[in-house]
Amino acid sequence: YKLWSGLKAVDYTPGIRCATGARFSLSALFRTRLDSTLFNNPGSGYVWEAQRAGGFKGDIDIISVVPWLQGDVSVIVSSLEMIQYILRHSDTFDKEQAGSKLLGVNVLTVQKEPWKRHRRVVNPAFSKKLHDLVWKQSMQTFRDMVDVEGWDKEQSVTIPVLESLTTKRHAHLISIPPVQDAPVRLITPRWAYVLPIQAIKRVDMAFNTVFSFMRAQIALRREKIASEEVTSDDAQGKNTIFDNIVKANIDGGKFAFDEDEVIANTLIMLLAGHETTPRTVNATLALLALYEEEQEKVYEEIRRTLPDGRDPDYEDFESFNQIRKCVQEAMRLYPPAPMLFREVMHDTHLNATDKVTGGISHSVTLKKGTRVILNLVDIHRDPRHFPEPEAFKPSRWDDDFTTSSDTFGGFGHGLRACIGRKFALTELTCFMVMLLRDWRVEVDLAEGETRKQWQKRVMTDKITVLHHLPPISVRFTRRKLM
Ligand code: HEM
Repeated sequence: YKLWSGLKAVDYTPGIRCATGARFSLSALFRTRLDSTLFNNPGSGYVWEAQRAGGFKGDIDIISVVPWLQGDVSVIVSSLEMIQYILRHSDTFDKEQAGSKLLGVNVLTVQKEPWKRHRRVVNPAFSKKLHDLVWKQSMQTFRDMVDVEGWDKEQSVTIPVLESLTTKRHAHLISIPPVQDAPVRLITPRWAYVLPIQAIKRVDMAFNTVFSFMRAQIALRREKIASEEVTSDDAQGKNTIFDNIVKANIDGGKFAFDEDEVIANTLIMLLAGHETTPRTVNATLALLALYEEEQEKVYEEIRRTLPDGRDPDYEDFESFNQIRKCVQEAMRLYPPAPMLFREVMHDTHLNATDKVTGGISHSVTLKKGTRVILNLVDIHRDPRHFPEPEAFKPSRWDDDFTTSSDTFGGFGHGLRACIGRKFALTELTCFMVMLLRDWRVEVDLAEGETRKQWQKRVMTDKITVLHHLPPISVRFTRRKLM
């Protein structure tokens, strides 16, 4: 019956029939299988696997995933036209209801009307003052990194796992330890916390500790705001985001946050860029190491903007177009958030597009509750929009390198687009300028390995359930003083 009603819910759209749904929590544990039938499920690395296997089979840009045992029915959508339509119609395609399971209700996951309240509270914090601070803080963390790693005495440093460096750097910037436990928390049903399983108990304890810590921080902040005491962090604007959120708890009224909402929103601000920003740095640096001529263009831009070799200021941000084009192109090829998730709020029709022409093929009826997975990997490699899609070509953004460009989905689109886009770009730009001004990034080949093999090893193989690139090994070689 489950299979039959599932097929009906997606209008018998062809696709995968499997035991557990694409978004069923425990499915995330299973390895992605392209030949997924019966006992396998598409897993959360599916869009990458499918892309590497030459894209989704079939003539249209939508496939269905219908489980016969457990989990929800979903469709995976892979055309720009459909994705734009879905993101524009947020009343029909809203955020998934299950999205708040990890941290509680917050601006990233909340649905419908309450979202306006959350966004209204958080929005003002993302001001010029904050971005100026992000720039300064990024510069300081870069200097600390050089210090701690002892690079100032080196002519050349080899980094076997780039991610370990960039994640540490970002964690330092936003002042939290890496939260590796999030995936376990996400996939563990509440009832499982009573089981005598050490790993689950440890994760529960870690999260409870974080929540208690947050409650204490909120109480402290409330007192400081009430007594109008100004700390040196306040003077520098370091509490901008946190203050906005805590004030919404104190002020009461129509836009008030309760304590759980304060915690959830503060944590989401800490976590939203925690994986995505370092992954963007990694992909960009790996591609610049491979495409040396593109790296030289970046270096030329830095030299032009900072002819005397001075440190860059936030005011220089707009001058680093070449860097931002490279970042955008790296995010096109390796979107850190490769899938966006929506839920159908009431029965609706969606025009399925033809894979080759992009024209409307036919209308599909989707039932309320169907999950919709927006596949950014495929739309970012669609030759209709990106000729030679596999090539790293920052120049394709020459006329349109705003990350809100129509064809670029890396930061989402429409009302629910990323609130931290400028924050992330500020941090990324500052880090890249500081690094590439003084150092050339090169591929670090294993013995007997060619550049092509390196590219295959670190940029395409072993892309796993968490959408990581495999360990990227690079070398930084000091440039001559400018
Ligand atoms: C390179 C880094 C980043 C990438 C690739 C990224 C990507 C995205 C994407 C794709 C969305 C839209 C999700 C959807 O439509 O379902 C989003 C939303 C969001 N992002 Fe980011 N993000 C990044 C950095 C950040 C940072 C640094 C912050 C906070 C400081 C942040 C906070 C948020 C929030 C709060 C939302 C939800 C906005 C809403 O629904 O109103 N992001 N992000």
